Amino acid sequence: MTAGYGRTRVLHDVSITVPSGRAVAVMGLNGAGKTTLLRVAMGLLPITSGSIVIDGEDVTGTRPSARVRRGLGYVPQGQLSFPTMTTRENLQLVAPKNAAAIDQILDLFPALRAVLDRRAGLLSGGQRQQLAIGRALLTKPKLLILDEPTEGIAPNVVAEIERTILELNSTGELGVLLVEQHVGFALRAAEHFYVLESGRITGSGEGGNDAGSRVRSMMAV
Ligand SMILES: Nc1ncnc2c1ncn2[C@@H]1O[C@H](COP(=O)(O)OP(=O)(O)OP(=O)(O)O)[C@@H](O)[C@H]1O
Repeated sequence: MTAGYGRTRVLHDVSITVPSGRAVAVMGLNGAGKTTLLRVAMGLLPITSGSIVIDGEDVTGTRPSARVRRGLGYVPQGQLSFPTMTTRENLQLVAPKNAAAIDQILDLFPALRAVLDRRAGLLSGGQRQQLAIGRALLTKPKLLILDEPTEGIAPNVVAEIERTILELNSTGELGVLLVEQHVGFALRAAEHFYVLESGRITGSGEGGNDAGSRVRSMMAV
């Protein structure tokens, strides 16, 4: 698949696969094209050649809303929620009149219970990230797509988010595709990784204890 902005090509013949229910990480430095890749997967940016396939069905050219219905849940970089709405309102917006589903999310991220009536814009980075992941989970995705979920978040909260995502992934019902610049979280979570450099896949491998050093040597950092 190839994609870019206007005449500028950003992704060159990139091909990645996330087997159903598995966790895959795409590692790359600043500007490698990670966010662009996820936007392409969600249908927020058209591709110029190639195809996007979900569960064997070609969804190239379909709108983001159709991909959400097909099972993609997207957590964009920067934990975007509606800042002037409360935590509760942000969750209700995705699952109106579904208190039970919202309760399940609050069980997954108990820290959100204490800030239900606080405006999202006033939450900490970690709480905002948990809210953003919670909102994506409320769409009942088969594949959760995360854009640098650890960026700007305190290490203890990163550990909590990691534990929750791994727990959900371990049921085999939720696949995970995440992009990261920092290797720790991504490689602990992922069974398979790709290295993206200047819009091209330059390496890939299985996760595992030594994956961090393998990725670092591939990324030359
Ligand atoms: N809206 C846009 N219009 C034009 N070029 C863009 C746009 N968004 C990103 N780019 C360019 O595309 C390339 C890849 O950017 P992208 O944000 O996908 O990288 P990234 O790997 O996610 O980086 P980061 O870690 O900084 O988020 C960069 O050269 C960037 O300048």
